[in-house]
Amino acid sequence: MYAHVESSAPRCGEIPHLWSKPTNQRKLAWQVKFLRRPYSRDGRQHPLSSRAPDIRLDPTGVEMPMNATTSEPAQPDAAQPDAAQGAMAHALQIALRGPRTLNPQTGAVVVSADGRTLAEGWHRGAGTPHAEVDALSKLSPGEAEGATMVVTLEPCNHFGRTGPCALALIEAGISRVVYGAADPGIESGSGAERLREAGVQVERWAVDEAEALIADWLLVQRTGRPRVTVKWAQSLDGRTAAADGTSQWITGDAAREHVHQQRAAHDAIAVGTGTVIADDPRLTARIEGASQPRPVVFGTRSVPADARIREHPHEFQQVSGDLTASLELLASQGVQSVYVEGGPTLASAFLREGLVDDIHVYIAPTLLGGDRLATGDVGVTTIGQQLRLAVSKTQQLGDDILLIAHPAADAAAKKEDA
Ligand SMILES: NC(=O)C1=CN([C@@H]2O[C@H](COP(=O)(O)OP(=O)(O)OC[C@H]3O[C@@H](n4cnc5c(N)ncnc54)[C@H](OP(=O)(O)O)[C@@H]3O)[C@@H](O)[C@H]2O)C=CC1
Ligand SMILES: Nc1c(N[C@@H]2O[C@H](COP(=O)(O)O)[C@@H](O)[C@H]2O)[nH]c(=O)[nH]c1=O
Repeated sequence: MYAHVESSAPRCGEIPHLWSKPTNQRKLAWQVKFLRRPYSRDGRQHPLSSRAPDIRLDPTGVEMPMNATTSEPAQPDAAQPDAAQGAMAHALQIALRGPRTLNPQTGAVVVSADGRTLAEGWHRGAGTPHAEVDALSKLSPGEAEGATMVVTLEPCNHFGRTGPCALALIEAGISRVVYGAADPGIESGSGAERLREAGVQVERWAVDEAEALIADWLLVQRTGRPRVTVKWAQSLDGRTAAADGTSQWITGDAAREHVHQQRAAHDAIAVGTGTVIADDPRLTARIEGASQPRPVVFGTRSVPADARIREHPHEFQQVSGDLTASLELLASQGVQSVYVEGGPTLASAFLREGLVDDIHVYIAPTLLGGDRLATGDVGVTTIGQQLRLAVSKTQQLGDDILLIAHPAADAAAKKEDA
C-alpha cells in the first residue's frame, strides 16, 4: 500500500460487525495480480500484486444507499454472498490494462441480480469510452436492467470527450452502483449524487487499492504536476561522485537492481545535462518486460550526438527554464510520475523549489571525501530553514541501505505560511 494514501475512514478491522463474519473474511481474501507495473515506489512488488484489497465501508453516511432508512453503513448479507466484492477485486485488476496517461485507470464489472458476471470493461485512455460504458457496450439492450455496476472510480457526471457515465448507467437500468475511489473533479464528480437522485442504490466502498491505483493521477488533479521522486546514490560521507566527477559505481548490484524497479514504476525518468555529459546514462529499466519510463533531460546544453540516451526505446524530451512549468508540461502530456536521477544541481533545484514528494537515497558503506556533495543549494542558509524530512522506510540492499523520506508535513506548512 502506498504510504501516501491516507483516509480518515476506519480500516476494515474496525468494522467488527462486518469482519466477524467468516464468510465475509473469506470473500475479501482475494489475490489481485498486477498486470502492468509490478513494482511499487517503495520497491516491493506492487500492492495489487501481492495482497488482498482492503474493503471498508465509508462511515461518513454520504454514500449511503438512497433507500437506506438507518444511518448504518450498508452491509453485505452473510447469507447471500455479495458478488460485488469479487467483482471489485476483478475491476481493480482489469483497470491496469488501461494506459497511465491523462485519465485515471479504471475498471468496471457488471453483476446480475443473482451474482453472475455479465460484462467487464476498462478505460483505454482519453477520448475512449469510460470503463462503465465499455462494459455496458458488451451487453444487449435490456440486459443490464436490475444489475449492479461495480467500478473502481465514481462514475463521472460530465460531458467531456464522452457523455456522463452516470446517465449511461441510469439509461441502462442499472439498479445498484458500488464504487471505490471518489472522483475529485469539479466537473466530473458528483456522479454518485446524480445516480442517487435517479433512484439508483449507490454505495461507496473505501477500497485502499482503488485509491492507490490512481494516487498519482489524484496528485496531478490536486497540484497540476506529476509526482516527483528524487533519487541519488551516495557514499557514507554524503558524496555522489569522486573528486574527478566519476561515480559509477557507488552502490552495489542489489541497490541498482532496486533502482531499475523504480524506473519501471515511474512514467518518466529525468536527469540534467550535467549528468548526460558526465555519465552518458542509458536511463532504461533493465528488467525483462518492464514498462520503460520516458527519458527527460533538463537543461539548455545540447545532448551529444552519440549519447546513449538516444538509444532509449522512447525518444528523449529536453526541457529547460522554470521547473514547475516543465512539470506541468509533462503532466499535460499524461506523465503522472517522474523519477529524478540527476546530479546534485538538478536534485537541489527540485528540493529548493518544494517540488519533491519522495526522496530515495541509496547509501553505500564507502568514503569518497572531496566536495562532490549529494546536494548543493537547497535554499537553507540557517538552521531554522532546514528541510525536515519524515522517513517512511529503510531497507538493506546487499551492503547498501535505502532510505525513503518525504518532506515533513510541518515543513510543507511552514513553506506555505512564508
Ligand atoms: N551518485 C548519483 O546518484 C549521481 C551522480 N551524478 C554525478 O553528478 C555529476 C553531475 O552533476 P550535475 O552537473 O549537478 O548534474 P545534473 O544532472 O544536476 O545537471 C545539471 C544541469 O541541469 C540543468 N538544469 C535544468 N534545470 C535546472 C534548474 N532549475 N536548476 C539547475 N540546473 C538545471 C542545467 O543544465 P544547463 O546548464 O544545460 O542549462 C544544469 O547545468 C557527475 O559527476 C555525475 O557522475 C549524477 C547523477 C546521479
Ligand atoms: N552512480 C550511481 C548511480 N548513478 C545514476 O545512474 C545513472 C546511470 O544509469 P544507466 O546508464 O542507465 O545505468 C547515472 O547517470 C546516474 O543518474 N545510480 C546508482 O543507483 N548507483 C550509483 O552508484
